[in-house]
Amino acid sequence: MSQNLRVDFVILSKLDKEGNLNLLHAKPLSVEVLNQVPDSVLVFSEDKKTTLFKYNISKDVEYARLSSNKVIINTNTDTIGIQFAKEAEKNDFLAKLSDIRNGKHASLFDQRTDESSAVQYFQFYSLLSQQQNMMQDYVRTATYQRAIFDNSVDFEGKVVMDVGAGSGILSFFAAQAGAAKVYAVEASSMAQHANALIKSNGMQGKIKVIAGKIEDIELPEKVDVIISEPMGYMLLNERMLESYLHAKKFLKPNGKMYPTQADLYIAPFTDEALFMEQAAKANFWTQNSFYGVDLSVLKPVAFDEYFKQPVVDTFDPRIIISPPVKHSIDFLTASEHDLLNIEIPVKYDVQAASVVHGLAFWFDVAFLGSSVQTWLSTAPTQPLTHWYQVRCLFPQPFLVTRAAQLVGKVTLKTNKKQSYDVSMVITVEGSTQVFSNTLDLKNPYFRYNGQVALPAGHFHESPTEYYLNQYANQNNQSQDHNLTSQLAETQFFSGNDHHTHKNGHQNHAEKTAHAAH
Ligand SMILES: C[S@@+](CC[C@H](N)C(=O)[O-])C[C@H]1O[C@@H](n2cnc3c(N)ncnc32)[C@H](O)[C@@H]1O
Repeated sequence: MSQNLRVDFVILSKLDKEGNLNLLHAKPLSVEVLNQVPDSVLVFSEDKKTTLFKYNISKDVEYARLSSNKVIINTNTDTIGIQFAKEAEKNDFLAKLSDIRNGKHASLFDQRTDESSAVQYFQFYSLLSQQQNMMQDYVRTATYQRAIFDNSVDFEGKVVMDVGAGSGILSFFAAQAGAAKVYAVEASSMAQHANALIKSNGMQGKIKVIAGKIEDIELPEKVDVIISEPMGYMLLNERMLESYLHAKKFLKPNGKMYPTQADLYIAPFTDEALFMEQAAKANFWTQNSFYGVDLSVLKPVAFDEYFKQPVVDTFDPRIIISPPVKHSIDFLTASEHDLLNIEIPVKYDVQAASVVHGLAFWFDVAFLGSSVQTWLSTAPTQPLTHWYQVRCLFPQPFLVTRAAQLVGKVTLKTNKKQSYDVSMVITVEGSTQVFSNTLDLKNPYFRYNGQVALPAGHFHESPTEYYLNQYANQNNQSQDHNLTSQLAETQFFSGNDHHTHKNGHQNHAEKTAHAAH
């Protein structure tokens, strides 16, 4: 059993004759903790509100580098001792202690992340197979390369930083575009593989790998451009956008960010089949004689559990019943703080009578270069990417008439699992009923099976097409009835100038990192 040993505050530390470091603390340790060796030592500030640092003693945590150390707990004297296997480890620990005395706190990343989440997250990204999955997303990788190459003027002779470099692929693009120097910052042990690639490609003079978290590392100079691919499911999952924004502390004034902006789109959808599928799973718990056991007391819990899961897959755009609301994040001006609790007011004019089953989410990012603006889109009308789209169901679907107005709010609140709690609240104008749900983005349901489900029911007139026709008329645009091309042309779903790569998605494997931890 994992157990944290809480050291309320350190009042003194000293090395004893055997070389143990003793932390003397003010309060006796509780007996239940003392009976076992802890996995970590938490040191709190004197007001006990902040964790100053957490020291890992887990055998499996590679980067804790404490695998062979022994913790000695002495109940009589209320002390714990940590015996270090290596001199370097002892010095590392002492350095951290001295940081505490000098008032330095745990890094921003560590403060906002549960350690178990971080360990799993970086282990995931240390696998070549996962880097490959992203690299093989042709829409993603080719759009990044094009955005960089088409704006080589922003890279030629410049100092660039790649935040979360992974295999280093974006660093190579920057170097290919003429960058003078690229700092490839990577926190997982993929950093060593990136280094091998850089050396074997003769790029060691240009690209320098810096192993560590962007929140913890130092750079020898400021940079002209920051490049990164920090987007997770629903744009925000993984909370890596915060690390991307954090990196701006290394950016020169008027420096460039690639990508420069993100647009999150949110639209109501109808999909009876999806709703029924989730409800049917929960219905397992309605049985009153499952091998003679009545399960039904757990039905409401099961229902809640299934409907808390955002659904990751793709869908026919005709299930969207109203134009999406857009929430933009300008990476040049936004701060990490802006992403902690995002409140998005929503308002929709329903295009045709339908049952609303939930809200669908997708995003675009823009590379606003000096020469060309390039967009990478994950809209349902665009070639599929490994981000798919994400849908959040209401446990209680509701009927709306044509021209009804939906109003409400979507709130995205960070949690320490490198993810978000997604809450949605909607009312139909003129009624008092409130439809709501809160979902756990950390635990999505991967539903994608290689096919695009057609909308259930029979549309005599596509609600979306109806809207588009109106829109096209207004804008004097083509009356092409090909919905997909019309959506793209009218920019109903996305920003501007989309990539034009066709059918580039080669690997639909799940981006499980973002769900798995
Ligand atoms: C989505 S992958 C992108 C990898 C690569 N840039 C690419 O485009 O193929 C994100 C990478 O960022 C790394 N990463 C995430 N948070 C980080 C942080 N705070 N500091 C440094 N690296 C981080 C992950 O380990 C992972 O390799």
